[in-house]
Amino acid sequence: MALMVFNKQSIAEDIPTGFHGYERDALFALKIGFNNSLLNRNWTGLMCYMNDTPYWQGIQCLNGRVTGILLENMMLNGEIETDALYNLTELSILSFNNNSISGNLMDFTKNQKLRKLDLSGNYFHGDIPSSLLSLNFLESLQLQDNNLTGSIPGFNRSILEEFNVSYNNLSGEIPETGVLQSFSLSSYVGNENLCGPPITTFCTTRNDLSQSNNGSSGDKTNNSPRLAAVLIVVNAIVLVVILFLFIIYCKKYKKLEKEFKSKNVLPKEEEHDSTIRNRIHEGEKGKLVFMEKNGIKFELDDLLKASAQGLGKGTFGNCYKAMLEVGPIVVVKRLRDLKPLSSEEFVRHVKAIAGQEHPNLLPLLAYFYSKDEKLFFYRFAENGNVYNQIHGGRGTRERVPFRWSSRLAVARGVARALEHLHLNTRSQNTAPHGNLKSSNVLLDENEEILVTDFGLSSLIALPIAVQRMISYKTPEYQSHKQISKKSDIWSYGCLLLELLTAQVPAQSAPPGTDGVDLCRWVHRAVREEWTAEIFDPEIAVQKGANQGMLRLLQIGIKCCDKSPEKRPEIAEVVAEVEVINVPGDLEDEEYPYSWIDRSQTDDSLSATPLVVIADDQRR
Ligand SMILES: Nc1ncnc2c1ncn2[C@@H]1O[C@H](COP(=O)(O)OP(=O)(O)OP(=O)(O)O)[C@@H](O)[C@H]1O
Repeated sequence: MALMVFNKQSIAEDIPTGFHGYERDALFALKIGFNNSLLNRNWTGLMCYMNDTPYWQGIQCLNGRVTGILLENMMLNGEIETDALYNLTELSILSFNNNSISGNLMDFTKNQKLRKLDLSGNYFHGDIPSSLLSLNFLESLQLQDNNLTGSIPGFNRSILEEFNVSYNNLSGEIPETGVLQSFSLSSYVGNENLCGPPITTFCTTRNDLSQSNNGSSGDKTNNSPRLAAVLIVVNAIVLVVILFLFIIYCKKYKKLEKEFKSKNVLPKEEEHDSTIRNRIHEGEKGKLVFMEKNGIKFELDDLLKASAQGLGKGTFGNCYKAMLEVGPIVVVKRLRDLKPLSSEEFVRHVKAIAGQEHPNLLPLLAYFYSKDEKLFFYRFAENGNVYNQIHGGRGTRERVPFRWSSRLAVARGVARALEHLHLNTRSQNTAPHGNLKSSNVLLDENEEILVTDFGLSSLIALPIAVQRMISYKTPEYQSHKQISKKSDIWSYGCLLLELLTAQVPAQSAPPGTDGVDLCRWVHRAVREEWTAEIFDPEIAVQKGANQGMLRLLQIGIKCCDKSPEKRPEIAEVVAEVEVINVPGDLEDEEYPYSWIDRSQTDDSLSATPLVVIADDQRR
């Protein structure tokens, strides 16, 4: 096969057999489109060679061919050409989950081996391509949280086990194929104009049609002149209504156009332009309120002009990093799916959140309130979140080990922050944080621990909170719909287990990622006495850390006890975490290897941890 691009600097003089240059060209084209600093640095040299472990971030290979592309949570921007995947004919897994990619979806005609496709949490628009219908092996299709339009194609292969198109702008009737009907409501919610089972919105046109057809066939002989007259009158009324609506629409459109012009707001099609102005709905004049104590101020207009970079779609809305021309970098969090609160109620809740002040809580700098848009503003945490520190770049040369001392600092900082929240929340029937997970624990430029997103459950509509927030995933909520401070303790326990094992807990796994029931897994490990095997090799090799790791594990296990009454109070947790020491010489101990490919060592473990570990034990 033809070798189209050949980088002489990075590849040996003779072209290795099994090297497919046209596949590398396809990845290079993606790299150029994304212009992402990590990929620019990392996607060089040989990508897949025979069965060697690939060095390219997020690329999986088999027999020298590209079989997987997993680029998740990387803030990737830009559009992808529709024919971008034509040359990747061995591709079996593709995930761009949780980035900011826009444009139409790709053509998958040539990717006949595709089994898992996850493009959720982006800004893709246009139709769901019919090329997906030709994929005989497609098991999982995740397209939720995009801006897709048009109807759902008639997927009918029973091999399709996972399917999600929720939170798009899809319309029309859900095709009545067995497989599409077998998915639950949650696969389709958030598409206003979608209708028919399994969702509860009726497809009125279809029903009406069938009713009128039934009527006309039943009375055909006796009532046809009367029916014809009725139909003429109905048609006339419908026409008048349509005309009336059209006039209203034209008037409204003119008004909006005028508003847009007067405010110099770009029209919606320009959404790819990355300024805050184009990322938010500036429909109506709103109120920008600063929290005085933080001493940071900027004008709304400066903020709207600031360039915006998507940080990701979270439970409550999108997050953007806004670079103001003058002043600090701020993070703008768009809130969506809120409770129907009056402006006074909203402000009261926001003040309660802003009133929580602690060195380990990320302070709310300001908020914006208008009818259509509610925004929160925070300081940008330079060193990102703990989720990325634990899991980011595993299996690549870019991976910077997340050392024991840093993990212990996270455990301490979060415990202190939770203690503050718990002491300052009177109600017994709420979880003061409510959504504690590693992506909500941030590290600033000095590696200080900052917990964010606390208290938002007071603003979010209950059905959404139940679906997405961690405090609703506890055993007691699943069985008795019970929420309390102990819900936070359970989440904290899961966070500790994630820090120790580097496994993603199922309840906080980003969409499209498989998580593990960590509490159950760790309990079993202890019961069956293979505890030592569960620690992340990255810290397990830091020998002086073992005692501290075991103590933290015990605290984690107590915190995620099934029964909330048996979990400790936060003050007890703080006291226990505080006494764990980091031996002085630990930091200087030589790290035996610079990167560990966990996907090679225990990938299967994360998929079915109980079985794999139990099997290991038997050997
Ligand atoms: N102030 C901040 N500084 C740096 N990164 C941030 C900041 N706030 C949020 N992020 C990061 O931006 C991304 C999106 O955040 P967001 O809070 O919207 O979603 P999330 O944390 O993944 O989920 P959730 O909405 O459930 O909290 C996450 O990776 C988060 O860690």
